[in-house]
Amino acid sequence: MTYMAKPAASAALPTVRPLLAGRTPLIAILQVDRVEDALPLLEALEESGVPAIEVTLRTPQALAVIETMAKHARQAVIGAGTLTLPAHFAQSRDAGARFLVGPGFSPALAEAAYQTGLPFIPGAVSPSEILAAREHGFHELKFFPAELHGGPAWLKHMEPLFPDVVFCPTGGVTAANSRDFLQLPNVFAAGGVFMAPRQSVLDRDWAGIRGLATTALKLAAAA
Ligand SMILES: O=C(O)C(=O)C[C@H](O)[C@H](O)COP(=O)(O)O
Repeated sequence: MTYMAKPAASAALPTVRPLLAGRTPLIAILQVDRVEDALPLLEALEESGVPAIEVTLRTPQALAVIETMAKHARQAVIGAGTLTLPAHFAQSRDAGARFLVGPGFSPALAEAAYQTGLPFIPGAVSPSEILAAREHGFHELKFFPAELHGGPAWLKHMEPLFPDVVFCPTGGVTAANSRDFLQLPNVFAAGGVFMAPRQSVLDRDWAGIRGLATTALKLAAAA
């Protein structure tokens, strides 16, 4: 039988769950346009108790932002998001990211992920996509955009079919609905821009971001 699968020689990659252990598992997803915002933003999110920060590779400054945050983070784990090209993997690792996230899955991305040795969460929104990712050794998947693809109801349908797969929904997750996701047994984390919206970062509204993140974590912890 010759199907493309996890290269036999590769050891299983580490997973993201241990990085979140004991914390309320919300991931702040960021789009940062200025490197000089990295430190005050990190400080606001860490003070709020955010356990993980995903800096999306959507701005030219993203890798420099990851580098700055990764050097200074004390309580939050810094990862990279929007990985859609194999080259993004080594770039993110070299910048100091400790976990990697992508909106989708492909065998080429899987191979690049194995070469970094870092946890990678690829995206899936259908049983076939879950199968493809799982066949390559990925059991922590991103469910994106969660709101558009059925939200908690979709996750409930997947659970009996894939008891060995857990999800991080993003895309339409908010402070108000995060607990609907986090209560599900096949959800290990939830993420979104709601704790640090791009405009708040552009406005350097660190107090506002601190407030949003603190409230979000409080609501999520009630899950
Ligand atoms: O960049 C990626 O790889 C993504 O998949 C995008 C993020 O997960 C969403 O931007 C989060 O969704 P919102 O919080 O509704 O904006």
